Amino acid sequence: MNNLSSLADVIAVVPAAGVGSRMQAACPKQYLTIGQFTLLEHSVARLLAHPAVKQVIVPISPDDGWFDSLPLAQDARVLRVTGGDTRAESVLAGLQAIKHSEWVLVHDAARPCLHPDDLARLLAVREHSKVGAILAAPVRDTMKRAEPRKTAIAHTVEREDLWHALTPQFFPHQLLTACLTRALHEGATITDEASALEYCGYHPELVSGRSDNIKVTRPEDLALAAFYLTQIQLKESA
Ligand SMILES: Nc1ccn([C@@H]2O[C@H](COP(=O)(O)OP(=O)(O)OP(=O)(O)O)[C@@H](O)[C@H]2O)c(=O)n1
Ligand SMILES: C[C@](O)(CO)[C@H](O)COP(=O)(O)O
Repeated sequence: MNNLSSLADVIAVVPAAGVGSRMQAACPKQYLTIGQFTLLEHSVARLLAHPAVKQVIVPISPDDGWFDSLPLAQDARVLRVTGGDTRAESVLAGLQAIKHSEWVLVHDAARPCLHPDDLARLLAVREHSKVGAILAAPVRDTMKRAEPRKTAIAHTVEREDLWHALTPQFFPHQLLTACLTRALHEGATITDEASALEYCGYHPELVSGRSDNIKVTRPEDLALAAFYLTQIQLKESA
């Protein structure tokens, strides 16, 4: 067990440079609100609530017209950087802004319902791992593969050992930066940080996480996220 790393601070990257096209909203979805706060503010607050998380890097779009009006922009623990054309490029921009951090968390701005117990269990991975881990939820539905470019079933996908990748995802800073840089340079399709490590031959751990840690992606997700977040906050204040 590496006791020193268990005391080391963690820096988080919260990519928030997307346009949220699937949400079909008047603003990028990370600036939609639940209660008094935006999804971005909720997601950042869930991370900063853990004592080990000391700073949050937020990649935002060069055209972003919302971030500067948030109290978040004045928080000394939050650093904004310019994001990229893809989520992976935005994450890499965030990683490159980190000077000294042994471990980094990457968490979607659109996942406001992160439960503190899930975050704590993910962070505990650094006690024994040198590769890192992701929060993930075992698949519960029967999964179908469609015929290419058709809405017809080709076959059922074996769901044993099939997981939904969630965030946060948690890795040694230097390892993630190197893998993401190489994967992007070599044209790999990278939709989460773990896929960059997989591309480079690593096998990050799966830490079972709550299925209410949803990514607000489509219009119907916002009300569900509001319900889930309220349930978590009620339990925290009980
Ligand atoms: N170039 C990009 C694209 C996405 N993201 C961020 O990555 C997270 C997850 O991406 P996704 O849910 O796909 O967000 P969008 O790309 O905004 O959504 P859409 O694909 O519907 O446009 C979001 O917090 C989003 O802001 C980012 O920082 N930079
Ligand atoms: C990172 C992620 O949330 C894990 O499921 C997902 O890959 C993001 O995908 P998106 O298309 O960028 O929302």
